[in-house]
Amino acid sequence: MLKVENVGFGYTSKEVLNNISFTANKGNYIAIVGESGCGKSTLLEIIYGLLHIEKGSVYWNNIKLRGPKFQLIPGEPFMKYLPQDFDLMPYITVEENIGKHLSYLDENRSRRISELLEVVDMTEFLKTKVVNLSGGQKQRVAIAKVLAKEPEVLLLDEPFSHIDNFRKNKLRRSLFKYLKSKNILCVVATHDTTDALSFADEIIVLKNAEIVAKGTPQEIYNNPVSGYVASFFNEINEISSTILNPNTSEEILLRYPNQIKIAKKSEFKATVVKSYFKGVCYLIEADLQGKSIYFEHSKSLSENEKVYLNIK
Ligand SMILES: Nc1ncnc2c1ncn2[C@@H]1O[C@H](COP(=O)(O)OP(=O)(O)OP(=O)(O)O)[C@@H](O)[C@H]1O
Repeated sequence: MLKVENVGFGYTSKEVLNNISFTANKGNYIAIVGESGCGKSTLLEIIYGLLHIEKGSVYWNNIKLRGPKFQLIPGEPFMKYLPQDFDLMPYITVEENIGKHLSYLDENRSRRISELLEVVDMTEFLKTKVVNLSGGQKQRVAIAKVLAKEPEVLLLDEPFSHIDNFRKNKLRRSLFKYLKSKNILCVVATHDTTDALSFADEIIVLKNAEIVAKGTPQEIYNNPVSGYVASFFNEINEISSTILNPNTSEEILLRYPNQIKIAKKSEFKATVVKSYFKGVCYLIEADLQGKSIYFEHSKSLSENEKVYLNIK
């Protein structure tokens, strides 16, 4: 089990992470999400042992990890970390980049390289020099590389950021299936909703150096603790409860666009501002009592059209 306990860190006197605690079991996939600059990469680097921490501790199977000051080569040997810049050698082939992490005496060496290239769908590039690959292809090789010497813990920083949408879903399914089959614990820093919602066992949301939400994708999505958390998944409406009932004390209600429907008649008359095509539906932006409100509808609506909304 990985245990991160009360970790605090700052590059300068300003804290980038404060009192971060969570645990994760073997085979789990933890998605770390949050706005840019909230400390996701820093947290991965601390877990891997690249950054020294004065506050808090990281444990693996109840053994405290000692951090970079006590390691000849920073980074725990049973972990692998894939940073955003891939860390590949450009002038050697894909095969050599992955093979560098496998023993030349290993009789399964070639088979292992082929297996990994299949996971990331890069089989045909075995003999290609990395310098001649596109950004997305390099990223796929980098994923294969960190899996070469099978880690117990895999730390991935935006692993699909350069991968095109045509391939991303297939690659994600293939990689996460592979990690589960090998019982590898994976912690992923991501901006991608699908990475977190559809694949993670647990989502951790960071804001202003702290964990502001932690739970299964269903828990976090269905009961977001704030507009910030909900806005990771979708457009979110923050509606004052006094609009629904003027006699209540004000609290902010969070409603996803699919929770607001057009009604035949209601006390909420809105004016359509714009319709955005989303594939399965349209996202409609409308004006309700001087504020923007977003809801989903099966058809496009014209600008200035009046609609009644059911937002209860
Ligand atoms: N080496 C460094 N020295 C000083 N400050 C740093 C350093 N690396 C990161 N920071 C700062 O620490 C904060 C957290 O950075 P970090 O890279 O962990 O954020 P992030 O959530 O991963 O961002 P992104 O989503 O944009 O990758 C940012 O304010 C960043 O400017």
